[in-house]
Amino acid sequence: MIKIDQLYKDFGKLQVLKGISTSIKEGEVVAIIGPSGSGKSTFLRCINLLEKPTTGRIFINNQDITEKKTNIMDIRQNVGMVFQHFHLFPHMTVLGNLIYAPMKVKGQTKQEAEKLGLELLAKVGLSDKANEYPKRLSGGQKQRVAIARALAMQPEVMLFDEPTSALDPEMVKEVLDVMKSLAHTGMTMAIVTHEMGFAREVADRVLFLDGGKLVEDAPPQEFFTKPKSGRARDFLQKML
Ligand SMILES: Nc1ncnc2c1ncn2[C@@H]1O[C@H](COP(=O)(O)OP(=O)(O)OP(=O)(O)O)[C@@H](O)[C@H]1O
Repeated sequence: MIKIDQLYKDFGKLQVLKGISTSIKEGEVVAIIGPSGSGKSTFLRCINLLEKPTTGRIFINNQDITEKKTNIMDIRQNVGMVFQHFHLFPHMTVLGNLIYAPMKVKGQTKQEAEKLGLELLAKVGLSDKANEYPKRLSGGQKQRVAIARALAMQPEVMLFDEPTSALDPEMVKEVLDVMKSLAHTGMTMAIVTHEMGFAREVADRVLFLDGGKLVEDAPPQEFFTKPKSGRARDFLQKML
């Protein structure tokens, strides 16, 4: 369970998050949507401390991760992240990408890490690419490797920051399909996305951010059919 309490984030004079409070239940799938610059990525990045909140508290399983004594590496192990631009290690094979952190951070043996790595590659439909280097993969394949790499740490929470935004249109579906297959399997997922169809179909809840504030927090059937705020109505009119 993630609890976010009065989260503020400033970059110098720019106030980006302005007092966001919400909670995400274990196993819940939450889509974070909103206009460009509304603070979605910053909000997501605060959840694994890629950005340090200016004020406010974030609890993961009742542990306040904003406390000084928090070990950031512990948080990153438990909270996986997938970025828009993949960030694969270019000099490692696909399987090498998957086994690196489990061996280095979790102390798994190469054999253990490879076994799990190969299972995860099968799960994302890339068993035949284990020994390939990232530069020989398509964007969609790279992103599926990035998802498998994050899963290899066996996190309880997965954060996705616009995972399909950098992809050619024909590759979007293959990545969304993998994400769909992960949803509602017990893992908590928070996804910043411009894919309204995905948010509508897969998410349990939609968080709509505007100007650094959480303007709506509702199940998709409610948000997409009866948005309460004018801002959300305007946004949906442009997006749908
Ligand atoms: N590291 C940073 N330093 C300074 N300003 C930043 C930093 N990261 C984000 N910002 C600013 O914070 C604001 C919110 O950015 P953020 O990326 O969180 O928005 P977003 O809703 O995810 O936007 P988009 O949909 O365009 O990706 C923007 O004005 C952005 O320029």
